[in-house]
Amino acid sequence: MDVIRIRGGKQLQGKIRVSGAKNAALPILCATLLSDGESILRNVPALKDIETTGELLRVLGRNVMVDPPLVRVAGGPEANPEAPYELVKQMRASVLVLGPLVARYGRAKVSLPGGCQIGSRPVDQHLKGLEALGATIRLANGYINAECKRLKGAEVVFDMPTVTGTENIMMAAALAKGRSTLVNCAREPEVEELGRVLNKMGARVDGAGTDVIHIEGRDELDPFDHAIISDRIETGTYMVAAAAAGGDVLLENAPLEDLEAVVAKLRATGVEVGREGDCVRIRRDPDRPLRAVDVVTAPHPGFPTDMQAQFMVLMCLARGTSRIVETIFENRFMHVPELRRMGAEIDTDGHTAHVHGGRPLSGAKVMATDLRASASLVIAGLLATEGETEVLRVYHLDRGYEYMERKLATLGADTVRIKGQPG
Ligand SMILES: CC(=O)N[C@H]1[C@@H](OP(=O)(O)OP(=O)(O)OC[C@H]2O[C@@H](n3ccc(=O)[nH]c3=O)[C@H](O)[C@@H]2O)O[C@H](CO)[C@@H](O)[C@@H]1O
Ligand SMILES: C=C(OP(=O)(O)O)C(=O)O
Repeated sequence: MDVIRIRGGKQLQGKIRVSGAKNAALPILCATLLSDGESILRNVPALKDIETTGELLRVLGRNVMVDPPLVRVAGGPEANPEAPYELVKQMRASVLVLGPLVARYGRAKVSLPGGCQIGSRPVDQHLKGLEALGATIRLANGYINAECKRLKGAEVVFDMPTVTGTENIMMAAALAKGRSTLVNCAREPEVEELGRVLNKMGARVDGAGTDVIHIEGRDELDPFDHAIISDRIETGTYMVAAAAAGGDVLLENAPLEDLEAVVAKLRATGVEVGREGDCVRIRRDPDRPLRAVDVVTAPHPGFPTDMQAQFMVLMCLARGTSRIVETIFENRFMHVPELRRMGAEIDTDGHTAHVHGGRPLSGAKVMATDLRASASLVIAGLLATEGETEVLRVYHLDRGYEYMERKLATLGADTVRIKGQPG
């Protein structure tokens, strides 16, 4: 297993380019199942989750060429509509093949994704939505079995805004007969992006990115050629890294408009965030102390849960106590014990963490536990003023960050990957 070693205490300077968005690319890859012919995805990041999805699409009978930033997926009317446990367990987002498979092939057998490190992560809303469109759902032996000759447009009211739930039902409704109305939808930019792709495929999707989406289904959909939007969570992660290490960083292709809640919190702590040409510029004078601010995670456009761990590290630097409340996932504080090992003073009580900032962090060996927690540990390593940090189990990081140690090194950080270490 690879390890990332960080020698902290260096300010960050320079420019890096933000990659394509993982959480936009994954549903769009699954949307290729909705048509025959060859679809082309551009600006796809080189990530483990993209490889896993490519492998899954191959198992389902597609021809897949993954050569980031380009991915090609081709297929015809035949498929093997079974997504096995071995692949689904590697990546929860695999459940996004469920809607397309049942809509296109009338049948799907998809392993239940189960929980993961950050929470139980149920899929009841996905199943409820498919049932509303006319599918029969049976759970047996750890698999979801879904069947329906032809889905029919319907109204689906989600109990809560769910990102992949909304995406699964949008894809299913795009091939259903008639009109669907989805209510209480997730409003994340990645949902809006999927709407754009379904429209390119010939469906009529209206309102993606708002809480009510109307979809006029079609008998057949066309393949597409599409460049994926930039990754807002990668952007936010590098913003926090620049703020934590101090310095002056330009991020090319950064989707600032999708990050308002994060930018507002960064500014409230005293970090400068602004536009400079087609880049976003983040500046912080490391001699000026940061202010402690409180954060409550919420569905978009609220503060993203996927930025909570990284922001918590920044609050370790701030003067005073910051209160961080995680409202989306029940176990998303796994980075806290690791940060404590580096000298952070953080108490947790259920869904709330209190970060008592201002204590220096020191380097340590720490364990990556999930994707965003891994990024937070790398950032903690950047600001540790003494000793070196080794982040173990970086396969979590590789699921969602393209060449993170290289991008940080471009900015002057002392970050290297050491291959094949005992994990
Ligand atoms: C691949 C992808 O895009 N992943 C993102 C997606 O995950 P994901 O789509 O899995 O997360 P959801 O938006 O579905 O989860 C939101 C909340 O709804 C609950 N829920 C969800 C579905 C359901 O059927 N029943 C139910 O109770 C969940 O437990 C959670 O509390 O959105 C999350 C929340 O923004 C992000 O952290 C993930 O990075
Ligand atoms: C939690 C994440 O991904 P997933 O939903 O695939 O677990 C994430 O992107 O932060």
